[in-house]
Amino acid sequence: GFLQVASPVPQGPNKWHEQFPIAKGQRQSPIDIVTSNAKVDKALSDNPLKVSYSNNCCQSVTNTGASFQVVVDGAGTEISGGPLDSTYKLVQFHAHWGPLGGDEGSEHTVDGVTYPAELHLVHWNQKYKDVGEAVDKPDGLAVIGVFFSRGKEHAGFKPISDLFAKVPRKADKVDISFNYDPACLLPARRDYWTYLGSLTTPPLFESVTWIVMKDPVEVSAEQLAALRNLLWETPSGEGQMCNNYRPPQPLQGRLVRST
Ligand SMILES: NS(=O)(=O)c1ccc2c(c1)[C@H]1CCC[C@H]1[C@@H](c1ccccc1Cl)N2
Ligand SMILES: [Zn+2]
Repeated sequence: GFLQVASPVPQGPNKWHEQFPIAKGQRQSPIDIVTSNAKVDKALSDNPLKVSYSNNCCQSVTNTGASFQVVVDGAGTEISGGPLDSTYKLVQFHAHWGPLGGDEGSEHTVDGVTYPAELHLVHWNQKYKDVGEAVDKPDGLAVIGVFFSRGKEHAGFKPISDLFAKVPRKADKVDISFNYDPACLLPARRDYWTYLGSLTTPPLFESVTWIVMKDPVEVSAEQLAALRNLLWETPSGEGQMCNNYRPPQPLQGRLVRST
């Protein structure tokens, strides 16, 4: 057969299906949220999404080679209600973004509109023994997506965005020595869209209940630029980490519900 050349640089999203056939699955993420097709579901407001994070849960910031990742000690950081049938615990948060100064970079889009970045707060279902067991189960994960728009500085994001310069390379890690409550990254208005989807990077497991907040939070141009203090491998060597987002995938007839 053909010589299989091991590609040193990960293949882009349009090649993932070669190694991960589920990339062409029935509940892939992200999606374009067509607001006029979203169905208001009273049940979501009757049982409001409950977010209770503790303010000393964040342990460290790591450069994963694909994003920054704030690792969280899940103790006491739980969400429940809304579309969720059980309690889910926060395990980490990270983001996806575009090129410097551009307006693309979010993974979900709203009526075709992109945002410069999108934050993902990842939670796992407490019915499983750990995130490793939950990661490939249909109800295993719940990810809250928060759009970042360019505007005034986000005081709550600053302690995190200031750390990116300390973790320029893959596997670099810095401890978070201060108290930090990730709930400060959520918009004031808690309205959201929700649908059943997947991880947006390989292994693309179809295990995520997505909760995408309707309102973006504003961060400054400097805070968006700080994301590029993170470096990664490119075909021409080490470069600024950017465009680490998957484009929207086919809805495959799924229903998007709305508060
Ligand atoms: N952009 S996202 O939020 O949809 C997303 C995409 C990929 C992965 C994650 C989150 C996290 C969340 C749980 C598993 C973990 C990771 C993974 C998967 C399998 C095995 C180990 C690990 Cl670390 N992969
Ligand atoms: Zn993500």
